[in-house]
Amino acid sequence: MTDYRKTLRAALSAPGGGGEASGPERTSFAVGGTLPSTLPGLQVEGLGQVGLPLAPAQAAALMALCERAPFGRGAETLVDTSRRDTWQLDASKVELQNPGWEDVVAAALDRTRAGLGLNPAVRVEARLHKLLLYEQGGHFAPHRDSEKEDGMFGTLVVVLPTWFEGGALVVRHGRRSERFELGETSRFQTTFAAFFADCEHEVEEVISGHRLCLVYRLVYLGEGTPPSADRPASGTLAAVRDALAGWEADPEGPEKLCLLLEHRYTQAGLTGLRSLKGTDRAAAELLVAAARPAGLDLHLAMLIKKEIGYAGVDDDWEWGGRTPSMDDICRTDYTLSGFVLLAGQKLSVDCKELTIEDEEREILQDKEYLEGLEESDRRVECTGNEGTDIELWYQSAAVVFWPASKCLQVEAGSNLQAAVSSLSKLLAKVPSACIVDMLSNLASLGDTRLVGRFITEAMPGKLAGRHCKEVCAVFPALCLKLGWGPLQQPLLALAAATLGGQHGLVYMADLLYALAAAGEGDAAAAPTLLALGRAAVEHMQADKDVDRSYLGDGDVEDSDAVQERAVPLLFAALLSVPGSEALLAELVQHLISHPRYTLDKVLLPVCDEAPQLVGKQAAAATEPFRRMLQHTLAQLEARSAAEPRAPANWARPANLGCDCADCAAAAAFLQDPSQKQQTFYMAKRRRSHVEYNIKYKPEMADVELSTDTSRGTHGLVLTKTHASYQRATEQHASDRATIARLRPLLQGAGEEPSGGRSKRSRRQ
Ligand SMILES: O=C(O)CCC(=O)C(=O)O
Ligand SMILES: [Fe+2]
Repeated sequence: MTDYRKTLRAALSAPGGGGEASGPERTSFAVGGTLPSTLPGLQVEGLGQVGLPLAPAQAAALMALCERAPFGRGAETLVDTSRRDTWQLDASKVELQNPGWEDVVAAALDRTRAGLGLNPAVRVEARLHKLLLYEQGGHFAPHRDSEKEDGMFGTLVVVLPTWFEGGALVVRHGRRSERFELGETSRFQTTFAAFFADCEHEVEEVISGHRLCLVYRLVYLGEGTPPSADRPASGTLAAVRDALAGWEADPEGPEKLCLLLEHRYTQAGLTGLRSLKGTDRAAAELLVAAARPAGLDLHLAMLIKKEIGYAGVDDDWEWGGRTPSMDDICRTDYTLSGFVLLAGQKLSVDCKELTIEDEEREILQDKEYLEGLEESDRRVECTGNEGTDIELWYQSAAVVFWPASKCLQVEAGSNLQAAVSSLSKLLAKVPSACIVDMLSNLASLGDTRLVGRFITEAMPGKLAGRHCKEVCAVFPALCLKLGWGPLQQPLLALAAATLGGQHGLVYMADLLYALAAAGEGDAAAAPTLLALGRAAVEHMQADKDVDRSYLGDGDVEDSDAVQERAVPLLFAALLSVPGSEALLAELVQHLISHPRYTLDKVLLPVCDEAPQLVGKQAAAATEPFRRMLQHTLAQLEARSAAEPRAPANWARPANLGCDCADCAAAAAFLQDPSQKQQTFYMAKRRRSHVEYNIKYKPEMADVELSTDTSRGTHGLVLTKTHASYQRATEQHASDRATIARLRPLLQGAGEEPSGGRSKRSRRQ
């Protein structure tokens, strides 16, 4: 056993028995209950023996010896009966003569130790401080006890048998409070309550009778800081945290750990921390406290131990009567179910059960403890000639926990389905490379349904809003390995989820292209590819295209880039799929009837790139591609019909869209057929104004702007050029060249198919 397990076991397990059969409820900041009915043998200086239960006459005599208990406020100590109405007697005036009383205090101390979750190894002592007497109306307002000596960490109140009503002690810690109705049994019983000094507490008004109690200081005799409500087990919290860290760092360590609870609980009764009793609660609270910084997922659960056995017909085992011997048991299973979250992250909805693979490592208690579990049910079935099946059930509530970092392993260890679900939650944060690994690993398991769920449920979350080329590239191999058919639905679900998002169309086009390349020549691939293609085309037809959905107004460049990239790839992919003509025809129709698919950015690239997979000849033999070519060629012809002509003079378009004097002067210059250059000297603000009205207008492309800084006042220099004519000439030449390149395709003179194929490498 590794050290961290030992530490955890010591810190979390209950301290040894102590003969408190029906122990009272205990918490980690306050504890209380009934004590053995031994009397203390109370002797008071000046009064002698005090009989218990206290008789009214003796109560009066005792009170006469007492002083009013003061109430501390800041550094002062004063009597203020509105805050504290109690009579007190110093310990020096009190003697407890019954030697057996020590055992009573020791019992109270044991239970205090357990209830407050103190480390059993640490010595604590109860030292008598005062005797208190409350008469009717007596009370003590909420306060905290001051440290009356070094090491004092709490208070133990022992209420002696004397009848009273009211006078409950209420102890609070944070938002929690515990109420001890010590009066209920006060006529004949001795009761106690103990709490940490840092807990606020009060004594409610005594309604009638006398409340007589001994107040003890609880003193810590160990080293270091004394325990407090916030450090329930004196150094144990730190030890638990260290142990948890050690466990998390141990690559060989178990994925989860279970602490079996001491008390018996039903599944329905296991509702949370408050449903736990005594030390169980202390242990769970300690873990919850440790969970916060450590990142621990913590649940309550029911552990079922199932022994499965078989007695053959030859064995003369009499079923139904005795418990089958261990010889009959051939398998023992441990499962956990009915999880109730205490801290950290919930198990995924699918994960209803976890299996304990190795109880010796995963359960903190030892083997004997497990063997000592009480049988909770049995199933014995005689299967006639074949013998007898035996199933014995044992159950125990448990705290199950694991470092948050191991959550996935825990779920995956027991239930792959569940792991997939919880993965989707995490996936958005995981680098793409991990997803690729994950997919490949799932694929190597050969579980197609699982891969399908991963793609359907987990991937969209990952892909939403971004395009991951690496992730895209993993699918072809997946389809080749697991078959196209089973992956069709998951891929369609992925398409539906991604198409709506940013770059969705680019992603789909890339995906389809990669898939088409892998499925080339495989008839089984066609239905999947066509279905995906249809999803993409319908998305375009529905005009939900990326540009409007995510780009701000006017940010057209980006949208073009998306189309430029996506459409040719989509086209190329579909072109290679047998039976895609109808779909392609729809795509072509869509492209040529929407002006936003421009000649240069979409139509031409489509014509150029579409034959990538099938080669130019094959492409040109496809009707939709021919139509695309024809349309594109027609547009090219129209654009290049007229030879560009050089401007006859220096007159240029001159609409600046402003009629201020400066713009008017600039316009006059622009219209002037004879003047090539002019400089306008004026203040910067005016120069900028004119500059702005020229610079961003496409029709002013033939005006160059510069600044003359050679004089005191700078000048805006406007120079007319032939830039647009030059550009038009270049465009014209390029259009003619393109026509010359594309036209032969229509006439059936494409290049070799292999030439087309070799281009594929460009995209991969
Ligand atoms: O009387 C009690 O139960 C508690 C008394 C108390 O809080 C004190 O003496 O500080
Ligand atoms: Fe107090």
